[in-house]
Order: sequence, then C-alpha cells, then structure tokens
Amino acid sequence: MARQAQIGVTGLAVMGRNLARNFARHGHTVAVHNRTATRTRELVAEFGHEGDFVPAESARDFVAALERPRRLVIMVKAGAPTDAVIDEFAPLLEPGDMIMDGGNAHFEDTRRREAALRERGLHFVGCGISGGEEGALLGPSIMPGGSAESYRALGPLLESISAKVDGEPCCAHIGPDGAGHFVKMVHNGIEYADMQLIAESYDLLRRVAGYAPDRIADIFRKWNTGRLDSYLIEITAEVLAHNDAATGGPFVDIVADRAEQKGTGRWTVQTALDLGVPVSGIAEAVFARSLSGHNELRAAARELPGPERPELHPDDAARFTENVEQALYASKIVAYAQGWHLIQAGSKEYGWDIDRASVAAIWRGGCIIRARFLDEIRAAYGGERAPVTLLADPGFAEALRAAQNAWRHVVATATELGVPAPGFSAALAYYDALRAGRLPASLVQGLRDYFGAHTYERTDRDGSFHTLWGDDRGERPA
Ligand SMILES: NC(=O)C1=CN([C@@H]2O[C@H](COP(=O)(O)OP(=O)(O)OC[C@H]3O[C@@H](n4cnc5c(N)ncnc54)[C@H](OP(=O)(O)O)[C@@H]3O)[C@@H](O)[C@H]2O)C=CC1
Ligand SMILES: O=C(CO)[C@H](O)[C@H](O)COP(=O)(O)O
Repeated sequence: MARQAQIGVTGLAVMGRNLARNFARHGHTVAVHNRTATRTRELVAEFGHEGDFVPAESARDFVAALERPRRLVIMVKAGAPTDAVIDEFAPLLEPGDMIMDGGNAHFEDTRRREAALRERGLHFVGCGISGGEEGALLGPSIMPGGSAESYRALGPLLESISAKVDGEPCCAHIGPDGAGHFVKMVHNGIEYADMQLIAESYDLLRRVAGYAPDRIADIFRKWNTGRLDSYLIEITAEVLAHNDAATGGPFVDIVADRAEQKGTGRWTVQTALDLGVPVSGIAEAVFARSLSGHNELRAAARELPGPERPELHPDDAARFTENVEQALYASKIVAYAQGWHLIQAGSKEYGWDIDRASVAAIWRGGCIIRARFLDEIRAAYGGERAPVTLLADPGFAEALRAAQNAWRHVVATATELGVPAPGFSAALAYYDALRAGRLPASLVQGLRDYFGAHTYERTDRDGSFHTLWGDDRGERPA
C-alpha cells in the first residue's frame, strides 16, 4: 500500500510551500499538491530532504495519499480560487474528512462554505494564519475556526508547527464556523492601525524633529527594548536603516509613497460598520493608504497653503521624541481596544464565544503584530472580570494617564505644523469621546427630530418623544 500522509497541503506558493515544509520538519508525512505541478516538483526537489513528502500531481492521487479521516489544507488565493479548489476536492472526500482553508478568506465566505460542507458530512475549518512567508516555515500564529471535533483532529498538528511563547503554542481553537477568519481579519485590521501609527511617528520624527532615517532607526531600535517591543517596531528599524543599493540613499526615500492593500483592513472596517463598532484607528489607517494612492488629488492639492514650519531646537527635538513614544503607545492601546471590542461584538453577533484572553495569548508569537504588551492584554482579559474596554484596565488606564500631556502635545504639534497624523488624532478623539460626560450626540438627535420626526429619548424620563417643531413646539410621546 502507498505511503499515507497525516496531512496534505494544496497550493504551494510562498505560504503553502513553507507550511508543508514546517509540517514535514515536525515529523509529519505531508502530501503536497499544486494546480501547476511544477511547484510540487520544485518543492520536493529543493526541500525533499527536510522530511517526508508525498507529491501528487492529480487531485485524486492527492486525496488517496491521505490517511482517514483526511486532513486537507488549502493555501490558495482567497475568493473564487478557494471555491474552485473546494469544488474540485469535496466530491473526492468522505464524511468525517476535514478541509482547512488557511488563506485570508472573508469570514462570511467561510460561514457559507462551512454550512454547505457540513450538509455533506465534511468538516470545514476556516483558519487564520499569520506570520508571512517566514512565519509559515518557522512557526506562525494559527487561528482555526470550525467544529470542536475538527480541532481535536487538526489541533495537535497545528499546535506542533505553530510559534511557541514560554512553551505555549500560538494556536488555539477560536470558535465555530467563521470565528477563526474573523479573528484573523481583526488581526490584520490592527496590523494596519499599528503600521499607520508607526508611519506617523516616523513622519513626525523626520519632519518635525528633523532627524534622518538612520537616526530614526536608532530611536525605533531603542523603543524596541521597552514597552513598545514588537515585531513591527523591530522591522521598522531595519527598513529605516536600509540604504538603496542603486542610489546609496535611504531606501525609504526611493520607495513610492503609495501604500497598497489586499482587503482585510477594509473588511475589518466594513464589518465594524455593520456591527456598529467604532474602529476609527483601523479606519484611518485604511483611508490613509487609500489617500496615498490618489495621485491626481494629491497633485491638485500640492500647492495649497499650510503653516510656516519653525525649526525645533535640538533640546526640543529630544523631548519631542519622548513625547512621540508616549503618543505611539497610547494610540496603540486605543487601536487594540477597538480591535478587541470588534472581536467581542462579532463573537456576540455570531454566537462564537471567543475567549479574548486566548486571542491575546496566540498573538504573542508568530504573527505580524506580535508584541510584548499582548501579555498585558491577555492578563486584562484573563482575570475574574474582563474590562468593558481595554482602556479601563488599571494598567492601561495608568499608561494613558501618564501619556496625557505628551499625546496631546504631539497631536497639537502635528496639527500646528501641518503634518498629517490621522491615527494619533483619531485615537485621541476616541479616548476623549469615551471619557466625555456628555456628547453632542444630543444635538444630532435634536436635528434628526426637527427635520425627520425621528424622535429622541430624554435624560429624565423613559420613552421616546417628538417635538412639534413646525407647530407650537410642544412635546409629545412618540
Ligand atoms: N503571503 C502572505 O504573507 C500571507 C498570505 N496569506 C494567505 O494565504 C493564501 C496563499 O497565499 P500565497 O502563498 O501568498 O499565495 P497566493 O495568494 O499568491 O496564491 C497562489 C496560489 O494559489 C493557487 N491558485 C490560484 N488560483 C487557483 C485556482 N483557480 N485553482 C487552484 N489553485 C489556484 C496558485 O496555483 P498556481 O501555482 O497553479 O498558480 C498558487 O498555489 C492566500 O489566501 C493569502 O491571502 C495569509 C497570510 C500571509
Ligand atoms: O495576512 C497577512 C499577515 O498577517 C498579510 O501580510 C496581509 O495580507 C497583508 O495585507 P495587505 O497586503 O492588505 O497590507
């Protein structure tokens, strides 16, 4: 009888190839398959010595190579290609078999696919995987959804290849159907917000403090030894210190200033709008990328007036740098608080019962937003009583208190000097709005009632009311 594989990976581009190698390096026999067979052959030729691979050039051979119940991982382009691959393989499977989609699928697609395959007796596991090409090989953060039964069969394999922090695997069952892909989507939304805040910090240090990229790289390197310690801060220092081989100048100056996006940040904001969750930090990050690509608009506005830019005294520049660190940390807390709020809302809406401490735990390693302060988020949600918002957790509340003057100074300075800082500003506005005793939403309600008889509630009595604006302005219960 032919060799049987514990798991199979179809889709052998950067992610799938490295995941397959990771499984093999951990002693699992892995069946490998790709639509274009040359990728399969190249994988085995280049890396066959790393472990036990069973190459298959047809879908039928691939399925036949898997031990039962079959565990099949799809790592192809999200969207229609994923449906095409499911349609190709599902007819070849038997009840109890498992299909895991490790691509960046939209969670609603995952819910649809899971329901359809469940009807056929198959388990469908939508699984978020973060860590990029290197993470896939050396240990990603893994966020599987799907049934508890499928996790019992797939979990041990996934945990074996995931990143480990303090010996704990960065992999946990997130919840049924689309929960894993939902959480991965929010991860990417936070990734957008984090990167935007980092980019704004760089811009302020460059344009306000007047520092060159290599000096800013040193600042980020220093920040990475403190509470901002994270993968994104670490690689920011690397990118800023890098010089372009062709020109000899800073790499960051030669790269076109148009940030692209594949869609997960946009999905996060769209979902947040549907669920009524204010994720302003993520939204500003998505809009900032979008704005950066509007060449025509930018060219038309380039000569518009702005403020005079005074030079900062070197002593002021050093103090300003410290303030930027405070503003970055405070704004980062806000971005993560918004992300966790969205996870909570999604969990409630779809009945997923997501453990928010566990999400923080599995993001501590392997993924793009891995950071020291996820330990604190885990602790905040792991206690007896989870905070209503992360901002109210005593540790984070103290950090926000300590950052007040610096944070406001940075936002005010950016505004005064005409340096856009939408991430910092939105984070501060969110913070101030949440802590406000009264919001001007009361006036919005009044206006809505005036032009559309939309009614309003009162602070002193239950019920809904309408004022007869066009008549005697008397008030009636609605
Ligand atoms: N790159 C990254 O850093 C990360 C990517 N992801 C997600 O992982 C998945 C894989 O990503 P990545 O490795 O970058 O690869 P790509 O997203 O570039 O996808 C390429 C793979 O998809 C296959 N494919 C495309 N269309 C079809 C189709 N109609 N039928 C069958 N196979 C098809 C290709 O096969 P062929 O060789 O025949 O063209 C190839 O194997 C994606 O969903 C991505 O969003 C998740 C985390 C990080
Ligand atoms: O999933 C990822 C990491 O977790 C990818 O790196 C992500 O797709 C990058 O997104 P974008 O191209 O939109 O910046």
